[in-house]
Amino acid sequence: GMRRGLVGAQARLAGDKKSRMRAPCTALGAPSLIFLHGISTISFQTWLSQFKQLKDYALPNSSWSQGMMDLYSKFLEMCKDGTWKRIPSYNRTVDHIPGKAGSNEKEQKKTRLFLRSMDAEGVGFEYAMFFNPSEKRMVCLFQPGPYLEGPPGFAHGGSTAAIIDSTVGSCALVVAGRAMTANLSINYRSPIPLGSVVLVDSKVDQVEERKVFLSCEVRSIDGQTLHAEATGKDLAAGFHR
Ligand SMILES: CCCCCCCC/C=C\CCCCCCCC(=O)SCCNC(=O)CCNC(=O)[C@H](O)C(C)(C)COP(=O)(O)OP(=O)(O)OC[C@H]1O[C@@H](n2cnc3c(N)ncnc32)[C@H](O)[C@@H]1OP(=O)(O)O
Repeated sequence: GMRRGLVGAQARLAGDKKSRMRAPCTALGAPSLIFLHGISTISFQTWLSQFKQLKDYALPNSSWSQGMMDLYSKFLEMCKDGTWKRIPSYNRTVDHIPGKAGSNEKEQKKTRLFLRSMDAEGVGFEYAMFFNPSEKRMVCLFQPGPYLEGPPGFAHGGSTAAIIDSTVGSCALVVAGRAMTANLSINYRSPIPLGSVVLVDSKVDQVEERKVFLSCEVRSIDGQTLHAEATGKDLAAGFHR
């Protein structure tokens, strides 16, 4: 576990300051490998605080309904043979970008991924994404909380747009490496009850040089209700960093 790993890291730090350090894999599911070069130039405290920030929010919490838990377990099961991959979710956007994870830049510390802006569990966006590489498909299990209200009892259209944008955007990101949403068109077909669980199902339809064309459907778990459908275009390498 984390405790034992940290003790080990501390011992290694004391013994051989120049050696590369392998970060422990926590129960929270932080990335299993973080290599820190020149460890002697940063304090152990700094390293520890960076590491602790990488909490994975795409893991079950007490606000998840039975329906959300069942669907999550089903996808986890489908991850076992490698068909699907679970996508971890952190509260800062940069932590999703390989090579930037755990960066401690001051201005970055003040920002948060929009969907992770609410601290209390269950009131905002509860979601977990899974990616299917062979189908170039990103699925998001989404449970909208009470603070996402639009019409009484139902999710705000902007919150639906946000979860669609993030799912489609993540799909394009994983497939193209870098991506920025250029265009997103949504048809709202049926209101999404707050507290219900829906499946946001997106896939890459076509790639033309820098342009990534995607489509997306938001459906109830039983598939019977189509809540929204969308098409979008992401531009690869339009992500200026
Ligand atoms: C690596 C692995 C990582 C794995 C991690 C997975 C987990 C990740 C989890 C969490 C991450 C967070 C995920 C959240 C995602 C959120 C997404 C967003 O919210 S994005 C913010 C909103 N979008 C903007 O703010 C864009 C603003 N617009 C722009 O910056 C530019 O317009 C941009 C970059 C989109 C395009 O600008 P140009 O200069 O690069 O390209 P030009 O020359 O204008 O156009 C190139 C071609 O594209 C067409 N095009 C451009 N814009 C278009 C549009 N809006 N609609 C249709 N076509 C368009 C043009 O007609 C042109 O086509 P012709 O080459 O002539 O055929």
